[in-house]
Amino acid sequence: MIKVSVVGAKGRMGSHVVDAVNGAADIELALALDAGDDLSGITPENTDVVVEFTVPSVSLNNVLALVRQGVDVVVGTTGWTDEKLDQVRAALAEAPRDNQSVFIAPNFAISAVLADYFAKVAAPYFESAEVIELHHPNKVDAPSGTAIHTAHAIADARNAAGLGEVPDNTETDGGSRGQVVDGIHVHAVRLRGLNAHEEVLFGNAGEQLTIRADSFDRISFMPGVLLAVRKIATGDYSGLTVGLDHFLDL
Ligand SMILES: NC(=O)C1=CN([C@@H]2O[C@H](COP(=O)(O)OP(=O)(O)OC[C@H]3O[C@@H](n4cnc5c(N)ncnc54)[C@H](O)[C@@H]3O)[C@@H](O)[C@H]2O)C=CC1
Ligand SMILES: O=C(O)C1=N[C@H](C(=O)O)C[C@H](O)C1
Repeated sequence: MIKVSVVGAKGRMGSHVVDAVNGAADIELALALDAGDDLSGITPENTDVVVEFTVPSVSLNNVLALVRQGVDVVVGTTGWTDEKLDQVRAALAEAPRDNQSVFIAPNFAISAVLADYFAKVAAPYFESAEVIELHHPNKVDAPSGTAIHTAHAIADARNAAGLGEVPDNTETDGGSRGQVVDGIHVHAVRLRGLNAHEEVLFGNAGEQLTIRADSFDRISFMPGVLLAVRKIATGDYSGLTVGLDHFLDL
């Protein structure tokens, strides 16, 4: 049995993770903690893998503390920057156990991971590319972690193919052109009734390709979370790994 503790267990995602863990035959719930609880009770004796879904402002400190406590961590919380990832790598280099792991996924839904992958494949073939993410209005961060990840992936693929900047003759912009992430314009919509959605638009003269992923329910993230828990529990992924695509043979 894989022993899993959930941090952020009372949240929208954390509560689904608790249910998913309770429903998995090979995984058992150790601790379910939320804001105000003491994370120091999570130890290698009671926990193999921690699943962390909290808020961007606290996630880094939680992950650093858990690494120091000797446990592996699967993280779904957004807000990761290169600087924060470097801090995680540094903590792992000093970790108390050999081969400790942290796994971070901007998105655990198969539709979103594949949309990201297809966008990377398409990116070198189009002059224009923009990302639109659409979410429920309770989301605290914009743009979404997934949209930032997609924009970086598109930019990397464009750079590798020798493409220049996307064409854009805008002279006045009060914010309507979105946030520019690595040269790619990213737009965020917040609308009651939505859950988590992303559209990647590609354009050439006379043609357009749209790649769209829709997550209508948070249960869509659970197979990816459990896959990550099982993979990390093997001990084969020491260090920091970012992105569920690493586990999907893409
Ligand atoms: N990677 C993925 O596939 C997905 C990622 N997310 C991300 O997961 C994060 C959480 O999203 P939601 O569950 O919708 O948010 P939420 O606000 O419903 O839940 C966050 C939970 O964290 C708790 N929390 C706050 N500070 C804490 C602390 N210091 N220690 C422990 N718990 C603490 C809160 O009390 C709350 O219960 C967000 O960053 C969101 O963007 C959301 C959906 C899918
Ligand atoms: O807050 C959410 O809901 C989601 N957050 C993640 C993100 O910011 O990309 C993943 C998914 O889009 C749902």
